[in-house]
Amino acid sequence: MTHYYLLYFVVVGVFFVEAIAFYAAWRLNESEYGTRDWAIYAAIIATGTGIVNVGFMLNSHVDPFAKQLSESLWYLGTVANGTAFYFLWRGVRRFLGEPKIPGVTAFNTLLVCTVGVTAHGVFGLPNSWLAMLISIIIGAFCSLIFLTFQRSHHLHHSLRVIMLITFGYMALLWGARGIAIFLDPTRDHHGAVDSVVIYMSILVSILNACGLILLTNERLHQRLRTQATRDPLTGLLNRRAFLDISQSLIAHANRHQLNVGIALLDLDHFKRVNDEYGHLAGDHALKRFGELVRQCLREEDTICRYGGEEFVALLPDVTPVELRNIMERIRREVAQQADHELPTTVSIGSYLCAPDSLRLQEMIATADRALYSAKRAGRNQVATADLTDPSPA
Ligand SMILES: Nc1nc2c(ncn2[C@@H]2O[C@H](COP(=O)(O)OP(=O)(O)OP(=O)(O)O)[C@@H](O)[C@H]2O)c(=O)[nH]1
Repeated sequence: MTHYYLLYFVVVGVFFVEAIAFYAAWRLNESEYGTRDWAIYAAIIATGTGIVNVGFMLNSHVDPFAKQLSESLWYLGTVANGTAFYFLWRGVRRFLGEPKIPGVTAFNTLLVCTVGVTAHGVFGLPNSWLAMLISIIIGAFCSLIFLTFQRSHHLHHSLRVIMLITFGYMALLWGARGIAIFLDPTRDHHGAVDSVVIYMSILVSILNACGLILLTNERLHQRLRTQATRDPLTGLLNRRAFLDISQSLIAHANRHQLNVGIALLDLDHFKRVNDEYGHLAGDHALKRFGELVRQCLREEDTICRYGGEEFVALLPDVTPVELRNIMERIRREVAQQADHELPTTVSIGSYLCAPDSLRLQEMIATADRALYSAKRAGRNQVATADLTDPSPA
């Protein structure tokens, strides 16, 4: 029996380490991705299992008070462990960004607690029955989490496999434990089956913790990548990412002898927009403009917020007419929205560059001169520097 207590304390230790790891992951992340719920889950399981174990230890005492206390601790720890799975489930849903269903999750928690209370308290059922019911409920929870991960195809393949193995395994393990207790004529829930379940649970918990920590790590990397390459206001590429992407795009165009169009787009009198409508409305207009440009460009084109109210677009393999039409369309669409979400117009300087003469900084400088002409000519227009005239101003 002694090894049994030891096993339980190993479980307690594993879950405490897991709780600390998730707590640290949560503190590192202001937006939590479910890690706070996972930390609560692991902490409750560690505490619940510790309480259950103390209950077991007191059970061998002959003193009736110790026996009664043992029963109560056992019951308390078991219900705590059942409830912990609600937090695990909530963490998974948050991580996957799925809508919360408070009705269903509240019902699940209620179910775990109610089964525990009624089984033990009202009907005076023996602990073996409570162990059986809780095992089946935990098995069902794990099946639910297994199915949730199975449906989420956007996860990295190897991480998804870890989560599927973990929760599929847990579902089988706990389900099998419930059935084993049910089928055992002596209803011995401390027998060999239970030892196997605990051993396996320790292994699976470690795998589970690794999987969840890897998942959090993946999300953090994703966020860092986004922060490093995107403009936070418009979600478009930032200047640095644009310069990186453009270099390889231009090298590709040179190799395949393709023209590349470039356009600088600058919102007109944007200072006035801020002064008249406020900075927030100005921000909103920049966002709206970014969306509108994205919609007008082709899939293969690249657009970035170059700075302030200035944007730059790169259009590989485009003809002079196409470049002109796309830019005219953007100008027209902005002008049509002038009284609504975009209380301004846009001036555009574009330039179509032939292969072999492609140098990004020169292209930007030429488009910038074209933009200057558009501003000087009264704004709300597209000025084009063509192949033969790289210096229109
Ligand atoms: N709301 C908001 N305003 C910004 C942002 N970045 C730059 N601006 C504003 O954009 C304005 C740019 O003003 P200017 O460079 O004088 O140009 P303009 O008023 O657009 O005039 P023209 O370009 O000559 O038509 C400044 O008032 C900046 O404060 C931003 O992120 N949000």
